[in-house]
Amino acid sequence: MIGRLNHVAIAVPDLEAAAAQYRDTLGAVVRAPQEEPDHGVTVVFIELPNTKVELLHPLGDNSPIQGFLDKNPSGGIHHMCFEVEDILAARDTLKAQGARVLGTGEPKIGAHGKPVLFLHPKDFNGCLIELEQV
Ligand SMILES: C[C@@H](C(=O)O)C(=O)SCCNC(=O)CCNC(=O)[C@H](O)C(C)(C)COP(=O)(O)OP(=O)(O)OC[C@H]1O[C@@H](n2cnc3c(N)ncnc32)[C@H](O)[C@@H]1OP(=O)(O)O
Ligand SMILES: [Co+2]
Repeated sequence: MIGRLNHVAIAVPDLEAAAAQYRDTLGAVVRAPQEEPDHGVTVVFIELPNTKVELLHPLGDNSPIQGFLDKNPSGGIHHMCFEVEDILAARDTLKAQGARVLGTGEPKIGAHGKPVLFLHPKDFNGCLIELEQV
């Protein structure tokens, strides 16, 4: 069901500093910050040859990553995003196997303009999983 690794997301306390570190210290291609109010985050994508890193910082008062940053004040790996061909079929298969789909259960449009869903980290070995339909 899952295909390519679309991105690994890292929650960071200082988005500018983290972006500068990837650009200047690690020599990566770093995109401009993108506000995603529907997701409560600002993101910066780091383009690697085989995948992406998504730097995440809370946006607004009810960010879903605020609790994670409170527990991990210096930042940490927040989720992995796998590509799927049919997100509704993937969701229904996963739900039938007992996995918890977060939010309303309906896909939202993600940072790449494509439908995304999140699966509860406690159902996947402590790793929050994002699915993106490509
Ligand atoms: C723009 C888009 C895109 O790429 O297109 C994005 O990525 S948006 C990326 C941001 N959006 C999302 O993350 C949406 C889905 N996420 C959520 O709904 C939330 O973040 C939850 C995953 C439900 C966690 O929420 P919250 O931290 O408020 O809940 P909580 O404190 O009750 O946490 C329940 C337990 O899960 C753990 N926990 C929380 N976040 C975690 C994470 N990222 N990875 C692994 N474990 C995590 C907590 O430590 C706690 O464990 P213990 O009980 O053992 O202490
Ligand atoms: Co993501």
